[in-house]
Amino acid sequence: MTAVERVRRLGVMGGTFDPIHHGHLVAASEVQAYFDLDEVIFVPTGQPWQKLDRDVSAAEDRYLMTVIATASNPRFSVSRVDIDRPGPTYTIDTLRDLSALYPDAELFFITGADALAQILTWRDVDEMFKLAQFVGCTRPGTESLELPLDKLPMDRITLLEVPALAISSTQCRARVAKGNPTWYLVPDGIVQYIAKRELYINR
Ligand SMILES: Nc1ncnc2c1ncn2[C@@H]1O[C@H](COP(=O)(O)OP(=O)(O)OP(=O)(O)O)[C@@H](O)[C@H]1O
Ligand SMILES: O=C(O)c1ccc[n+]([C@@H]2O[C@H](COP(=O)([O-])O)[C@@H](O)[C@H]2O)c1
Repeated sequence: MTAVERVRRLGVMGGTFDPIHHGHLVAASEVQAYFDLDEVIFVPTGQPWQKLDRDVSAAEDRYLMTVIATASNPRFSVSRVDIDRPGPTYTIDTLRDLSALYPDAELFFITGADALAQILTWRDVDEMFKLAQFVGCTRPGTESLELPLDKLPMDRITLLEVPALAISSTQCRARVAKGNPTWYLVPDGIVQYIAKRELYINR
């Protein structure tokens, strides 16, 4: 490595992305700019074990929507590591896989504040914080969320205020089911993909 080269910095944006929406994309873009990340890798979940009570769309549909939504941004890419791994999806496995693929990179795992507030329920939390820094983005409705600050390694966590977009995948699915538009909540290609694949009609 020459003197001017620096360690590659990779953002990792995990999510069920059912569907991906502009809240996800703005959060990833803000974290990319704030930490000057070389790339943000979107990682759609395979089987999100904390959402097993829900009817989650097929992984390939969620993967393709993530590809469509991120294709125009040269700093965004999509990984299949979680959807190709059998069994429930744990972030510790995501981070182990990406660390093996990019051994010299510094990883920044991007979450919404709601997900961060639940992080102590995730598998192997201590090792997770060794493999990546965590970035918790504000999200409308999460202002009063209390993080278990005394139990979290705050030197490995950054809380970042991002432009507030009150969008959720739940709301997008409900709008499609009711026949309401999702234009401008999700990228145009996602509106079209949902219609083409007839997703969320009975949700
Ligand atoms: N509007 C938003 N602003 C900031 N972060 C968000 C927003 N929506 C989702 N996130 C974050 O993106 C990650 C992936 O979210 P996920 O795919 O579960 O979307 P969601 O909108 O929360 O879905 P659902 O409504 O189905 O639970 C999570 O860390 C979540 O906190
Ligand atoms: O590792 C865990 O135990 C764990 C538990 C819940 C959520 N996660 C991860 O958090 C990210 C957002 O999840 P979700 O379900 O809100 O879309 C996604 O990458 C999940 O794999 C991870």
